[in-house]
Amino acid sequence: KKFPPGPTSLPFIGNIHQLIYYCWKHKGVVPAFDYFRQTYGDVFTLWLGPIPHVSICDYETSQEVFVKNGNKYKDRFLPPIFEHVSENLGLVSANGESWAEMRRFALGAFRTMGVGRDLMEERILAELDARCAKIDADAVNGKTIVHTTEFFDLTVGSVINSVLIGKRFDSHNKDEFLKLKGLIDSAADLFTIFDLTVPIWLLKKLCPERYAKIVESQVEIINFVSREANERYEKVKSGEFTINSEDPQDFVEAYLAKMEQEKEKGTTNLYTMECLKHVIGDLWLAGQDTTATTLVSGFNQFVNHPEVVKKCREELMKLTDNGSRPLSLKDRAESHYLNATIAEIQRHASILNVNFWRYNHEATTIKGYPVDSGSVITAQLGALHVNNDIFKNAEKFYPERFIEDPKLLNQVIPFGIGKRSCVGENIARSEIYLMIGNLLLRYDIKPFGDVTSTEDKLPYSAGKLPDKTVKLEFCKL
Ligand code: HEM
Repeated sequence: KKFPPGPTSLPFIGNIHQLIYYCWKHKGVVPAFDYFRQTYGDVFTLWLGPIPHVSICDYETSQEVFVKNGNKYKDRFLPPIFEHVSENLGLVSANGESWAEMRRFALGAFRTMGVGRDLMEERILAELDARCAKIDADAVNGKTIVHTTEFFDLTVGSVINSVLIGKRFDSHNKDEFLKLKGLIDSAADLFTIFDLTVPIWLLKKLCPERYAKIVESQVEIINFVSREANERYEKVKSGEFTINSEDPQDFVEAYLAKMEQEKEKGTTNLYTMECLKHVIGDLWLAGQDTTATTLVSGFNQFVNHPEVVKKCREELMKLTDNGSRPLSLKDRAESHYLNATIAEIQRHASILNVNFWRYNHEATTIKGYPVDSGSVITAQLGALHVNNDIFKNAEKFYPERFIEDPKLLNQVIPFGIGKRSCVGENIARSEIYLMIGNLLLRYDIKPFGDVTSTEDKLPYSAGKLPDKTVKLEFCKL
């Protein structure tokens, strides 16, 4: 079998032992991948047991493979348990026609609902105003102690919920959000690497209770997130709710309109309530924690880098006439330093230590190396973002790197690249820009208690975790 270079592998276990050793030696998955990159080049192979796993750690090759030849790498390689629960429905854990149709639909629905434009901006700013009103109401001598994870979890959760089902979370229904967040967190705690790799028949046979618990927790989350969609569907059927297909107010309305159209045309049977449940579940799960985590990481960086906050604020004050109006998405073209700061936040936050895998169905060549079919392949985003050949002194938090070389901005790809890149990129970019910019215009941010760490708290896992215990002092400007 022909693959790009990598460490010599052993029968059955492949390179798993070296992966564990270098993770231990370099104190994390991303530094271990970075070590393999430095030793074997930007494209290298690790055998995970019988599966050859090709990692790409530079932007040019990722672009060549996943964008120019994107059609070859559309299929996601999924852990068996995900495939089993999703039944190939939804966005994250689906492949083929159903995935392609739902992805096209989701992107179109977001566009119709004004994502990236004024309508989305209004939604985000209204949410931020409501949250800031609470901060201001709680202030003592102009200062409020804010637990940033709770703040951003709820703010982002509220925006995504309002986009999907038209309902934000406030003091009346905050418990619903907490219940959902609790379900998601405890489901995530349940998973081990064993559950993610073992075939379903074996999991059922060896640990039937564990299997039942995992499936139950996933189904409970999807049912909880989608229960309002079902209620709406019932109201449509009973005539209590009329769908506005020209100007849908939320994702569910857009979907139900599409369902009706498809039914009338008799063209596809892909638009079902079961599929909607999975699509909403995926959008919720993929959209809430990712964005909130990025914002928490950003504010952890801010309290360690007051000089960056100062420069951002100077730029924001100029752009908004001394803060006399909120920062708008229209300001993006002029807010060079804030844009650079956000790129640096996302490069450091780079929320996936190990990116999702794609199937390589046919033999091909990548960066001059032959690659046989049957491998899994990925743009290894975490390792790409710490690649010192691209980002000099990569460990340093230094937004100026993007001012000195604006082309570097293109090389930060926290949302992935190609046909399976993030569906919510525009929503997330709008949220991050408006929330960071407008909070810096409204408040001076100071540390409260211990010095805030910017380290990854789970360096050996697939996802990054910033210090989520941080409390900060928000002082009204
Ligand atoms: C800062 C925030 C976010 C980050 C860093 C992020 C990152 C990512 C990444 C790296 C992927 C996988 C790309 C790949 O397989 O190569 C992904 C996929 C996905 N994201 Fe996001 N995401 C964010 C926010 C969101 C939001 C707000 C939504 C929904 C509204 C969302 C929905 C999705 C979905 C549905 C997929 C699967 C797409 C597919 O398989 O076709 N994400 N995201």
